[in-house]
Amino acid sequence: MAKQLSGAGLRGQVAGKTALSTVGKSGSGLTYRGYDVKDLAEKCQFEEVAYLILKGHLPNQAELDDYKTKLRGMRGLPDALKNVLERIPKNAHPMDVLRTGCSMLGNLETETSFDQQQDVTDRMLACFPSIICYWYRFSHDGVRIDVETDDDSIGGHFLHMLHGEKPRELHEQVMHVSLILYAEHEFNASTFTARVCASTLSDMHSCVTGAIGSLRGPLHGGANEAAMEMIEGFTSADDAEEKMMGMLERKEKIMGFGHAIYSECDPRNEIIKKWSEKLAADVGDEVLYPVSVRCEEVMWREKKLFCNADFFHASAYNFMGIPTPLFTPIFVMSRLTGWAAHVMEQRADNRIIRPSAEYTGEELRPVPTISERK
Ligand SMILES: CC(=O)SCCNC(=O)CCNC(=O)[C@H](O)C(C)(C)COP(=O)(O)OP(=O)(O)OC[C@H]1O[C@@H](n2cnc3c(N)ncnc32)[C@H](O)[C@@H]1OP(=O)(O)O
Ligand SMILES: O=C([O-])CC(=O)C(=O)O
Repeated sequence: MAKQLSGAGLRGQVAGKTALSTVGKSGSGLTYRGYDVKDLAEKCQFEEVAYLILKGHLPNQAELDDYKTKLRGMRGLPDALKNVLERIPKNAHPMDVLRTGCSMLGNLETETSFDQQQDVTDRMLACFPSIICYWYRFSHDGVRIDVETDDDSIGGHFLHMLHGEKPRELHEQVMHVSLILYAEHEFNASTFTARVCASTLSDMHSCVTGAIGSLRGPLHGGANEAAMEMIEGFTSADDAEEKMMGMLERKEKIMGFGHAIYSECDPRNEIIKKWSEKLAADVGDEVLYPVSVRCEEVMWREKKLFCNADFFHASAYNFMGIPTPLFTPIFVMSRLTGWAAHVMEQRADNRIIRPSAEYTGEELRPVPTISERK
């Protein structure tokens, strides 16, 4: 059954063209440049998918090796950026830190011509994990970490800096899958933000900074953190069921469920759910995974609402020892590819995005002098 796509929130309205992805079309459910996300998550590393999204084709081995070498060489942070990060308080939200970090990078390494769009994007892809971890480890552990590691992948680089040791193969593999699943999703709110900004012919850092702000909210990327906060409050599957029934009765929104476009399932869910189950077995979890499964059952039984990409990401990240406030920044590390590719697509065939509003205010009236006003 197709979802009714009409009403507020521009739902169902075509706001532009894209060749980057299809969401919710019959069949696979989600494709990037024509490839099924399930196949990409099974057969590729994240860097291959980033290359696909940004440069238009899957890289051959030589292209992939060159791309990884390029990204590895761009992980360092300028001192002026480190200084800014060191001034941000420990209790700041890491999404706000990343927003500031991206904006500061735009001051230091400004995109002065659209010819630089691929290079400034690759630079952000390489150094966003450095920005997050440099601030996190400085503000929480008081250490100035070396961000120029020789890790093979972006996910491995992130986990290495966060935990201070090389990640296990299983964890690096899960990061590849997670970053692939989060990479691109057509005209979602944060991508549309980036495209609106791009349509004014603004620079890449401004587009991405705005997109980070849109992704932060709990109705979008912030849902993975909100889902974690909810499930860690449940002591068992039965406890989860009882408390969720109460939340539904009070008509509370349950984060990590539902979707603006998909009607019956989010194809990313079954993939990340399997990895969460594997990680649960790996750490000997007997609470969080069964709790998550029960939440899924209750929501489907009671409301026909299904888990979106965010829900099982919560337990999966938790099993890898990632602190909850860093969940949405990981989403940024990945979605940056989709945002930037959409900015490039917008620039290639641009008209300023400027919709109309239906006016619901006062009729035309005279301005009273100040003494006439009550
Ligand atoms: C990676 C991502 O960004 S995926 C999305 C992440 N966001 C979340 O998980 C937040 C929770 N989910 C939601 O708020 C919504 O489902 C959204 C924002 C994702 C989509 O919003 P919409 O397209 O407006 O939802 P939709 O039209 O399907 O809602 C239908 C009804 O189901 C309800 N509903 C939808 N999702 C939920 C939910 N998670 N919990 C409880 N009720 C819900 C709505 O309140 C609405 O009821 P109403 O008509 O009585 O108001
Ligand atoms: O498409 C959307 O509205 C939200 C989403 O799932 C995403 O951005 O990955």
